[in-house]
Amino acid sequence: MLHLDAVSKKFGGLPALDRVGFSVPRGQVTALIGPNGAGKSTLINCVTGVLAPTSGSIRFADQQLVGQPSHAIARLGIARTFQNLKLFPRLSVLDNVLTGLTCEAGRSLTMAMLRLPYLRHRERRLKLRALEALDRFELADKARLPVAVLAYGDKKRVELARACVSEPQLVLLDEPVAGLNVDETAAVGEQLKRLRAAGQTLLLVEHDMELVMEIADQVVVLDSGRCIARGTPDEVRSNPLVLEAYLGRMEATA
Ligand SMILES: Nc1ncnc2c1ncn2[C@@H]1O[C@H](COP(=O)(O)OP(=O)(O)OP(=O)(O)O)[C@@H](O)[C@H]1O
Repeated sequence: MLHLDAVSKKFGGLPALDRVGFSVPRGQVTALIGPNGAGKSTLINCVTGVLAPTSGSIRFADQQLVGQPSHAIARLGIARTFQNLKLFPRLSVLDNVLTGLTCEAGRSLTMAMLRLPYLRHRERRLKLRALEALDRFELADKARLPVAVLAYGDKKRVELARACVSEPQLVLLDEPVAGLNVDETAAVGEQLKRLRAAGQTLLLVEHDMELVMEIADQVVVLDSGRCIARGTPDEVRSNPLVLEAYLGRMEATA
């Protein structure tokens, strides 16, 4: 579904990604792991058009993504969540999730303010879809609350609901359980398992190895911008290069 070929990104001459290549198969969970600074966020930003790769190719459903702006890439059916939440704190949970449908709404939300009957009908349909998404992510009872008053774990689930509301073909998750306590991690983990069971294609960046090993079909390991291993969770777990990348980093910071 998503194919990366020799993707490189340099910042001021220093390589953050160095000829990275792998594929994300449809209907599977691909986890992208690696020590801090390995290049995971840079890669997600290259896929979503936030950053332009220095060289290489990123194809999605036969379309070249390199050179396309973020909004065009989103319209192709790629949604994402952010490592540091990007929600609108003063807006309600429902309105935040509705922003995940702006591609489809086009100008209709503005036009709906003019109260044209068929546009009002369309606005109601979009709201219904947002409410359904909130229900799936067990947030329906919080629909009217401003996001600012929610616990951090609930905010993370609002981001998930917003990313999934448009039923995208591919969802990129940037550290969905970072900063969560054990119960919140379990709740988000449960949601991710449900998405997987429903056949949602996911590219998951995550440091929580227990979660990664539990839900990933394929694990891709980056270290210093290079792809050092790829395989099933079991294959990657016992790969000496991966152990060295993680242990080396732990020794260096000890
Ligand atoms: N905008 C930028 N300008 C300069 N260097 C950057 C920029 N963004 C990232 N880098 C550098 O690129 C490298 C990869 O960073 P990146 O944030 O992609 O790693 P990461 O694997 O996501 O790390 P973490 O797990 O800590 O989030 C790092 O050396 C980082 O300092």
